[in-house]
Amino acid sequence: MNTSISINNLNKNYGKTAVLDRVNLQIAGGEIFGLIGPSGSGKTTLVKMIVGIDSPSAGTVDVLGKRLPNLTLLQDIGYMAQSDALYPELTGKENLRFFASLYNMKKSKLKERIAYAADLVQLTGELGKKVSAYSGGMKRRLSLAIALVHDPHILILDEPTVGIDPELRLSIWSELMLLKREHGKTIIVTTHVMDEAEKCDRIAMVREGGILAAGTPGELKATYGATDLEGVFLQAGRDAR
Ligand SMILES: Nc1ncnc2c1ncn2[C@@H]1O[C@H](COP(=O)(O)OP(=O)(O)OP(=O)(O)O)[C@@H](O)[C@H]1O
Repeated sequence: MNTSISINNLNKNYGKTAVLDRVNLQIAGGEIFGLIGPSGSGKTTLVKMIVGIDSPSAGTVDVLGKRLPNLTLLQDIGYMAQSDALYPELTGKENLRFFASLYNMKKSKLKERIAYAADLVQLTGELGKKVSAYSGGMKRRLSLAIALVHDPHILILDEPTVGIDPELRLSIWSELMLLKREHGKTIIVTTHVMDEAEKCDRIAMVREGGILAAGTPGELKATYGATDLEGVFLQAGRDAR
């Protein structure tokens, strides 16, 4: 496996509480990897460790062969957090331009990337509006555009389609597939939506800070004798008790 992300014996404690406990995970370059698990199981915490915005209590994270923390990796990672970090008094375009300007990009490339990212999330016609006038779904879409505006190798998306209507959700997923297929991007997605998990090449089930099971959707269904991922999820939870 051409490993893009390697997580070894990762622990994270907040005070005396262990939020992640001995997590081991290898994510290949060019795969869509899903993290699924109940609310509070540790998905966001894990994702923050991979982005490098929070540090482990123990264990290591290597991204593209570099041990975290490593500032040079910022250019290689696009991160969409669960809550939108946008400037409400700026327009959508000004937000995109601001975040894009944090990266090393020529002016012509920057313009092209902003147009591409806005089109991808179907916000081109709304870019002149202030973000304070955006709906919740529009803010999510702008956050997604910002995550990929600098053309990173790795996209880390924390519940990217929450608040987005089914049609646009489908079109975002087909674009994620295309980014993987034609541009070799590695994409990590957290989701509660089983039909999104089904679209991932591999998934890991996170529960109480640990990885309960990992594999392709097909492998997991076979292991747990389930016909769908909902069944896998329920069975894996019961087995863990
Ligand atoms: N900064 C923090 N300080 C203390 N506890 C925290 C902190 N961040 C997260 N936690 C705790 O860590 C646990 C895991 O939270 P996390 O946000 O990673 O879960 P999650 O699986 O992403 O949940 P959801 O699906 O609801 O987003 C929770 O019990 C949460 O309360």
